[in-house]
Amino acid sequence: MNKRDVYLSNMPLDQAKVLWRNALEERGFFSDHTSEDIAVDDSLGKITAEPVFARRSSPSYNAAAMDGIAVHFSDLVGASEASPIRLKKDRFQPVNTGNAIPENCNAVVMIEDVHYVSDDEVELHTPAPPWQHIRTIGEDIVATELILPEGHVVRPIDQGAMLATGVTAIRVRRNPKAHVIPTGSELIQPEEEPRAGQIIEFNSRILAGYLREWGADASRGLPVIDDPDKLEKALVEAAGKNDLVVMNAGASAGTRDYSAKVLAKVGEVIVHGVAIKPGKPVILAMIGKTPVIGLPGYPVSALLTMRLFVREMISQFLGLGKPACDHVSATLSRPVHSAMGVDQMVRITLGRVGETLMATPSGKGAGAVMSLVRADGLLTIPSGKEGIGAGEKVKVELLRPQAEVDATLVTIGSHDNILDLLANRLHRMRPIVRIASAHVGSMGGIMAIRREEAHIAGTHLLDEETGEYNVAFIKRFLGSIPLQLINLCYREQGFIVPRGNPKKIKNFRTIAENGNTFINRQKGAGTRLLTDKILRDENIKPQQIIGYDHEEYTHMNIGAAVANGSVDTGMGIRAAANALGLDFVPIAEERYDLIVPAEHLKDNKVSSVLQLIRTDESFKASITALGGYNLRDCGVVMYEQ
Ligand SMILES: Nc1nc2c(c(=O)[nH]1)N[C@H]1C(S)=C(S)[C@@H](COP(=O)(O)OP(=O)(O)OC[C@H]3O[C@@H](n4cnc5c(N)ncnc54)[C@H](O)[C@@H]3O)O[C@H]1N2
Ligand code: MOO
Repeated sequence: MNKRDVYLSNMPLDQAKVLWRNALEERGFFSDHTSEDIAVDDSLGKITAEPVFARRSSPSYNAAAMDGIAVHFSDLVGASEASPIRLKKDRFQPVNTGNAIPENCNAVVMIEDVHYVSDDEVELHTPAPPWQHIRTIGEDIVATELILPEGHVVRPIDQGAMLATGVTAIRVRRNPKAHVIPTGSELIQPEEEPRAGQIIEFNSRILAGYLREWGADASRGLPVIDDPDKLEKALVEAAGKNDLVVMNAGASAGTRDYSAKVLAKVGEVIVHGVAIKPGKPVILAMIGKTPVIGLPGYPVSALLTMRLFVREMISQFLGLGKPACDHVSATLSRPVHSAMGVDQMVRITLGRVGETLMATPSGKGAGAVMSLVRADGLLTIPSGKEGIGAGEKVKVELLRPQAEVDATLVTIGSHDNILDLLANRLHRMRPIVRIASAHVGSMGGIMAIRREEAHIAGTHLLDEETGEYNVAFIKRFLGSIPLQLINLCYREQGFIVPRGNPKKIKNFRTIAENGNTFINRQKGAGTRLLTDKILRDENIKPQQIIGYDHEEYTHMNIGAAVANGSVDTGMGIRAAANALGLDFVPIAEERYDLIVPAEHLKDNKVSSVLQLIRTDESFKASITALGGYNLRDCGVVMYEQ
């Protein structure tokens, strides 16, 4: 096979959808499927293929609805406190709830209203209307009545209704059988230890999971290596046994990307390459009557593309029409750019701060699984637009329930490992509440408070003139906003170094002199300010530090760069070094505070956080265990305006 003549088109999404739909219709994908008979006991979540009618009435006999006595209503006409009526044994019969009503009775009097004069005689003080406290035949369902229409998703209550009327088996639509084939010679199983160039195979799990959620009976195959013959064999076999096949990776134009070629050999490629981002290299193909979707390898691309092309296929196979999705209107917090001519799907986190629902892009990389773990929704920028500006209203497709979105506490600013612990504790304390945090550095947090985008901002900015933390910056940038500055912790800042400090890093002077490689924090980060202050104090120029311009956004990312050996050191907090099993050379203690606008102090999510940091001793113990923290002022208001 010629290696590099893969042709990738750039077909507009609408056109690709039409071609795909036509191909599916031509091959009877939506109409040829069979149904199956199953026990009602096994029918939960299945879709009825035919209407279900009651076999028997329910109740099937006239039944007492209360404990008491069965009577004939005409015997009690005129009964009152003043002129009670007495009935002898032959005119009443004791009944319990559910008992059949005896012949010639037509009302029940509750036991509470029955006065026994003797074992054989009762006295009654009120009349009984006909059929009082009797569940008559068919009160609930009459035989032959429609219980469920065709195309109905069976719920537990529906199962009860069917069984109540003697229906024990029903005909349901068969779920489509879907098979996921992960491909790539670099793939290993999650239990294995990856070497450089090896990748843990997790996409098939994501894909099969969502296929099941959407209504397919999904199975997964073992990874197939990049060998056209092996791919061909796996594809043909899967296509023969399933209603649809999802193949993952090898979709684009690399030297070992064989998917499209193999599909063209054993079937027909309908579309290869769609003007969408992510997901451009997607392949829509047929092997005989079986649709095969070749998804790009990157997990985010794979899932979002599958949502776009496969979700609706399954829903329509099951006769359910287009899948329902909820949208909200939100305000975009920062501009998003998009290429003209491309439909772009943007992952969004949502947060209700005050009255406004803010939408913030949650990350970009097609390999960044966490960006989708964090995402609350998706924003599609249509192909005719070059982007959307900050402050514009956008329509966001929800990926989680709106109640959860509304209960999200938004923290933006400097990252500290305590925030992760806090998020976990808060969620445990109040399961509906989540913390969404964006780590954009201290200045980023201050600006987010100014733009009313965050409930809380974590900050540690040292003012060189006063030597005090945070207050000068608040006065300068947030002067007009009533707020409290609440201390979270003091923490040790220093050099994060590999175990044993092999390069004997002591201070910036030795780093400069020994030519050690350094990784910096981004401008506006409190740690960056501290770095720059120390360099000035020690009269060292940035150019003397190798890697000064190489920036990362969190302490943990600095730690990760040291841990994987790409740099000798970087500045960060001790907790980050500890978390990654690295060593630490302390150089300063700094104050880390939370800025909380006065209007959010009343918000119960915020007050839960304050209650946690002020009163929960076990929470404080878990912080101390991280190392490098001092909680002497934790929860104390350091400044107020
Ligand atoms: N010259 C071009 N290069 C690329 C193009 C292009 O149009 N021209 N498209 C880019 C785009 S967009 C994407 S998306 C990727 C998709 O490439 P492939 O579908 O060929 O995927 P692979 O290269 O085989 O894999 C990429 C990447 O995905 C991860 N992966 C794959 N399978 C799994 C799995 N089962 N579990 C977890 N992760 C998986 C892995 O990180 C791979 O490295 O191509 C661009 N290149
Ligand atoms: O557009 Mo590719 O599908 O993710 O990066």
